[in-house]
Amino acid sequence: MTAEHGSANNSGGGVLDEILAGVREDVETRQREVPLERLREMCAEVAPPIDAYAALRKPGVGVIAEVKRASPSKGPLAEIPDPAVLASDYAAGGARVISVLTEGRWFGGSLADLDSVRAAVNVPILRKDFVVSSYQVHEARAHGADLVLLIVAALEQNVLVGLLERIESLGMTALVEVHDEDEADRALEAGARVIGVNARNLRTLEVDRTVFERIAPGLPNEVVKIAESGVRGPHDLIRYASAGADAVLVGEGLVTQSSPRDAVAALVNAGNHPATPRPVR
Ligand SMILES: O=C(O)c1ccccc1NCC(=O)[C@H](O)[C@H](O)COP(=O)(O)O
Repeated sequence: MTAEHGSANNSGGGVLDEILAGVREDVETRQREVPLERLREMCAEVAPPIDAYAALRKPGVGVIAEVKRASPSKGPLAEIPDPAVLASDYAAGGARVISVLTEGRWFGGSLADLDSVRAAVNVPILRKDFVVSSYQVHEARAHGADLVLLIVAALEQNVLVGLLERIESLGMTALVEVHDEDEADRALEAGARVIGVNARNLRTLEVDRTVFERIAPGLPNEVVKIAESGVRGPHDLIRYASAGADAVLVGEGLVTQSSPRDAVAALVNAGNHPATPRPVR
């Protein structure tokens, strides 16, 4: 990794900027409906967060299974009438973490999905959204999340640092997403302990699985390394494992299967197979 980069960040246009504009509007609306003080009360009422860092450091390559109804790149993916049923299937199949997309305009998700999944499973839950304010971090905890996604490309460095600290101060774990070396440097400087390398370029939506192979070897051993996007079966998990992945995050490759439970189980088996490379510690 190089240490040189600008501290400020610009999301670079394209779909990401469109998504972020909608997210900001929606956050303003929710803030008027549910004040931060109410969220703080709700945070005190939910069960304490599960240690997701420890869960992701367990032996074998873990599977983070995503509740994903739709996406900017593919449009509608799956109906998912009851996210609790899908999440229970994922947990029964051995998913180590369940990711819930809560963004509504492009992904068809909601905080109600997070509530349903939290009520259904005991594994750690990731709030997967475009988090730009500490209000959303409190929302995540108030609705039972254990991890919160922070996308480096969407955040100025000082905001990234502040959000990461807020996530940890609430006892949750930040999954800090990067797509190139400069962003990986920023994630490390911000203090990320869990870094996701997204094969999907959020500006062009192009998926390039070699991005993980390029970036992961430069990350310290103690950092949990997650390969995000483009996993369509065990062969992709094994390829990411060879490049040092502790876990893979899978959406489309699960929600489009006739049995998401069997599809997760196949990935989990590959992740635990003795021939699958282990992350270096
Ligand atoms: O999925 C998209 O098209 C997308 C577009 C713009 C921003 C984010 C997007 N997806 C979020 C994700 O990172 C994925 O949901 C996640 O990594 C799973 O990817 P996949 O297994 O390829 O569905």
